[in-house]
Amino acid sequence: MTQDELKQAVARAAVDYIHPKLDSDSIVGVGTGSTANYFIDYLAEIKGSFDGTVASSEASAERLKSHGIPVYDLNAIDNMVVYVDGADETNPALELIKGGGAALTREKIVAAVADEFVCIADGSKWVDTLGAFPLPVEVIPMARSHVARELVKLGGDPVYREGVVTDNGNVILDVHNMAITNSKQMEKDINQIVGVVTNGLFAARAADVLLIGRESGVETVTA
Ligand SMILES: O=C[C@H](O)[C@H](O)[C@H](O)COP(=O)(O)O
Repeated sequence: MTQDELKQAVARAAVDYIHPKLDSDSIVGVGTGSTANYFIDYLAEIKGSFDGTVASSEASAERLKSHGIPVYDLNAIDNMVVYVDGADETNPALELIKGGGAALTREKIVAAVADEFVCIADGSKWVDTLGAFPLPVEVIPMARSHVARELVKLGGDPVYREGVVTDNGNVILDVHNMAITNSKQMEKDINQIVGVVTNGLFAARAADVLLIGRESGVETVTA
């Protein structure tokens, strides 16, 4: 199977997984990226089974709307049964690196609100130790150089993602060669740097369930 077919398989499995949990009042949180895009397309097939969605990016909101799926402002809803999103890396504790598509901050906010976080990923995203994928950090533009210097002090090699502006109007630094030995502590330490909006480590709020696509089929992993 191609990587794309594995993404489609986990996206389909996510719709099957959440469908029994939904009723006419349910709000579904929807992530961002190529795997989440497949999820949106399959979610459209059951759009009568829930109330609407909250999207973690403008791009996902547009795709949801193109299918006629309602998209709500997060401030207009008071509960969310589930959030479904992809990842750039996942470890066996279901801690993630996210933000390859620059949507990390809104993703982290929506994940924080959801009762359950379902991560969908093809098998290439599975690692024993996080950090081979450069860690994205969203930064207020005027603080870019300061944050980069502080990230070097923490042991990383930050690289400015040229030409990318997030949905929040900020920039991204991708931190290479960061040894992520204590993910929860590192998530906090990076977020303490003045000028950082958030970083792409999802350790404090890891996924609850991982649907991972392998040649042998979709495997369900819980932490
Ligand atoms: O900012 C983007 C998100 O964190 C994505 O969930 C992540 O980059 C995975 O994307 P994809 O499903 O395209 O591999």
